[in-house]
Amino acid sequence: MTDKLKPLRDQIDAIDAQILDLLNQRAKVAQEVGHVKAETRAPVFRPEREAQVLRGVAERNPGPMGGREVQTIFREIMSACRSLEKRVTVAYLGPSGTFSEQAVFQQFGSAIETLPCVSIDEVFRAAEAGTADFGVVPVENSSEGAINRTLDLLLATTTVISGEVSIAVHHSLMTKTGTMDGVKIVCAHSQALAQCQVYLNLHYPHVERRAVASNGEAARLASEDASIAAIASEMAGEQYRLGVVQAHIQDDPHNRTRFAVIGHLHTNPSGDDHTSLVLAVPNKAGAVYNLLAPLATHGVSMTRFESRPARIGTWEYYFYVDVEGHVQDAHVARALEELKHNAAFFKILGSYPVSL
Ligand SMILES: C=C(O[C@@H]1C=C(C(=O)O)C=C[C@H]1O)C(=O)O
Repeated sequence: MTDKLKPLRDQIDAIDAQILDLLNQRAKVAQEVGHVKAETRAPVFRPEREAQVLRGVAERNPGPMGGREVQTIFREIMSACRSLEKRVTVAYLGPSGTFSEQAVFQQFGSAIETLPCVSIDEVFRAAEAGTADFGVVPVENSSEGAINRTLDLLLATTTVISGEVSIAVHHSLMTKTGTMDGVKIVCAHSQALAQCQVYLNLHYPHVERRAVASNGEAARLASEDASIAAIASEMAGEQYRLGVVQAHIQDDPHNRTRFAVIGHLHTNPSGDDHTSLVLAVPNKAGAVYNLLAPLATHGVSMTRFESRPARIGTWEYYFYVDVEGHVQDAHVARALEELKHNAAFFKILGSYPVSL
């Protein structure tokens, strides 16, 4: 046994030495990139370039390593290289252990500084004021729809969207003891309670449901009180040493949440991008149809259409529209120029690489 393993492990050691050498060669080049950027005051984090690197390695990957795994490794390599230029600070809806934190690491890797915030408002404030270089905020969930507070703040603040992240959201029911004995209250963020309502109605119809600021906060509360159960990610459960009563209790097994990376960075085209807009039209027949006509004329596909009341006391709405392509793509630019003329309100929230 050992005789057979020895030469294989020797091979791995030799390969690791080469990998280590190559990683440091890459890091030195990244440092040089950092110096060039510092001279020109160019931004350190370049989401379009990172998206291209990740798409490239997955495309070229000969296997047997899986494409996703290769991307995860390169995400961390780039994060480590980027941190030699500058460690970016990213604000998110904390505490740690939330899905927002998972989204942060999926976008930036782990060589960053994190700034957990108590509310979505605070994430926007940190990103707007520059306390953080970027913020990560939830935009929509595949079962529950839009996160309204985020939509309102995207409209109201000067931040732009520089990237998007989509993550699978699996909720677990967890307690201090790992059982539901003596549990009187189930705590979670209101979105998580909504995403697990069929399960809760079926199994725990008489247990009180209490909405708290985040699932991470629910996990913290459960860790201090055996009469409280939390719905949260298993990551949060591990952090607060909770026992799993039941894993994957979300009603939709394919439940996903999409997050926006916000800040002041206008991302360049990556070759596969989305553009987010907010629009409004005068309240008259055919106005929405006319508003969107230029998209069809110029062959721009719409990937999302969401409305929010304008909250000015009349039946008027803001429309949140995502389209395929980048504002610098000629056909998108032409479509948006025409669309702007039909709109009573027009704001480009940003163009950014499509999430992996
Ligand atoms: C090295 C660069 O800086 C950062 C690090 C990258 C990398 O390690 O590949 C890519 C983009 C930037 O976020 C660069 O801009 O090329």
